[in-house]
Amino acid sequence: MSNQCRPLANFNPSIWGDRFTSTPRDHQQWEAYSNESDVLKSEVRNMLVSAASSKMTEELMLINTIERLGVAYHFQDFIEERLGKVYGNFESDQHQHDLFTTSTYFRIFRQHGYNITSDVFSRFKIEGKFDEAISKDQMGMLSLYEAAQLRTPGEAILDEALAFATSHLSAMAKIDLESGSLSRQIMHALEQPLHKGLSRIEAKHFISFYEEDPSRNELLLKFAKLDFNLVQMLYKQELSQVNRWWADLGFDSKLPQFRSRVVEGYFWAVSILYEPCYAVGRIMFTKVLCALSIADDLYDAYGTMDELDLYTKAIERFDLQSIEGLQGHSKVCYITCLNVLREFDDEIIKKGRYYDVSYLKEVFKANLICYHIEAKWRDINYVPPFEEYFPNALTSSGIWILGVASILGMAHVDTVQACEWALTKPKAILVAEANARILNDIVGFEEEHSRPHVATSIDCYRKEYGVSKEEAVAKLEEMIDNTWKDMNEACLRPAPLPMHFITVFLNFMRVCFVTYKAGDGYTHPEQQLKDEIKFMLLDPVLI
Ligand SMILES: CC(C)=CCC/C(C)=C/CC/C(C)=C/COP(=O)(O)OP(=O)(O)O
Repeated sequence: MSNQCRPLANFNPSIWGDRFTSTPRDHQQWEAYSNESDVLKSEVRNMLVSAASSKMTEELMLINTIERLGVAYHFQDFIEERLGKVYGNFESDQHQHDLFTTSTYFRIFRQHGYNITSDVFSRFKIEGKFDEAISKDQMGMLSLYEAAQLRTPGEAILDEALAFATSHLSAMAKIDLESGSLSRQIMHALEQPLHKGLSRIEAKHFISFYEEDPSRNELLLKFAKLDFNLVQMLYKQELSQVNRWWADLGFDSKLPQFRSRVVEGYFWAVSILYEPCYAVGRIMFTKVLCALSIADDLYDAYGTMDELDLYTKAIERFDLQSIEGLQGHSKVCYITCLNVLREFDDEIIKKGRYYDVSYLKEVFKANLICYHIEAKWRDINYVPPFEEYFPNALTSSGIWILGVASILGMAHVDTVQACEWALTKPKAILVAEANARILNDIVGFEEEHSRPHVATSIDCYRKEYGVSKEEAVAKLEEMIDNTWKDMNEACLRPAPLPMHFITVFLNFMRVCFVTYKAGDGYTHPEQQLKDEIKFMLLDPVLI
């Protein structure tokens, strides 16, 4: 391609119109929900406190329900402390429990980083295989399926458990014509395992299942519903704030060829940092994602090679003077990047912290240098071997920069330690990058081949190993499975830093699963992602 040629893509405009632009808060409803929720919250706390002196099964089942209803973040320290205390007892008690209880305990402890042994499932096996008799226990099978999602490398018993539970649940889903809550739960889980789902979305689904559970606790249910709606009101406010920011920048008219995906970006922000306390973090995360997205489009789908060479030089310096050398769209993109970083810095200063945004600058540069390398490969039609392509494609996945933006946005006291950790690209980050990159390359394959675009993992894998497209995809899908196992391992104690930072990268894998499960949801939200976005951000729970 000549240095003057534009590799134009044809992106659809945003599908949201002004749906999220002005969402005035209904103050009366907010007040009423908040007051009732405060009262219920203290009652739920009392329930947790009294469960601490009851049987361990009762206590863990209550913790499980509270977590699945999406309200555990209110009682996080208490729950952590209790799990730490009861963990030791489970190992000695395990032989008394049925499949449902064993699997639920296993999942809860693993979710909290306890390396509970998968040998707890051995007693459900006969002559080396899972006992067919347990397949009649629908709740047990569902619980086993969800537990096995937390498998780590080398846990053959969990690979087997997952295959066993998946095949029996799929068979149940086919023959069970009843539309009861359990059947719905099974169908949902087959499509969307809990561990790979987004906490807000899965909480809302669980609220609807729990509502039909005859043993439900009405108080807990009401608290969860009120809390979901209150948090959603907060999200709507934040989203209208970032939408206004985007509209004020005038991008839809200044850069009409670029993707306008603020709502999708904010959906990612909630997926990574959902707790209400991270409002500023979510807003800044969305702005960083938008700045990255327009940079991606500049390199991939708009800029000529001459423009990209200049742009990359400017990014390497990241200073005001470099604006002068840029023209047109490059200039708009560059100014946006500088402004977003400056605004992020201002937010950090407002919080009185002593660090700055330089960590983010460093990874932003690294990311854009990788975009530049990809553009150069595309320009000369170079398909690198997989081993050359992949390290560059890991960084260009954007997970590193968005991860550092999340860490800065959380604004914890140990942010500097977390940023230093992130800059070394530890395993949790590499694994999340690999997951995102491979998924994105698989779902984007057809579209990216319809225009000049850098080669994808599939092309590079085929080139290096001389295999068919189908064989390459099968291998890459196996690599995706392995990233889940590796991430599960990275989330086990002892962790190199507080777990909430590592969870950020697990959450990236979850949002990639949801965004890419039916195609490229970021580029084409109209196909399926829009329903998930509406479910999470637009439609409240009926009270
Ligand atoms: C790549 C990836 C896993 C992105 C997820 C993170 C994310 C939503 C980043 C914001 C913008 C972006 C680079 C989207 C992917 O575009 P694209 O589909 O055109 O990706 P590509 O240009 O890197 O192929």
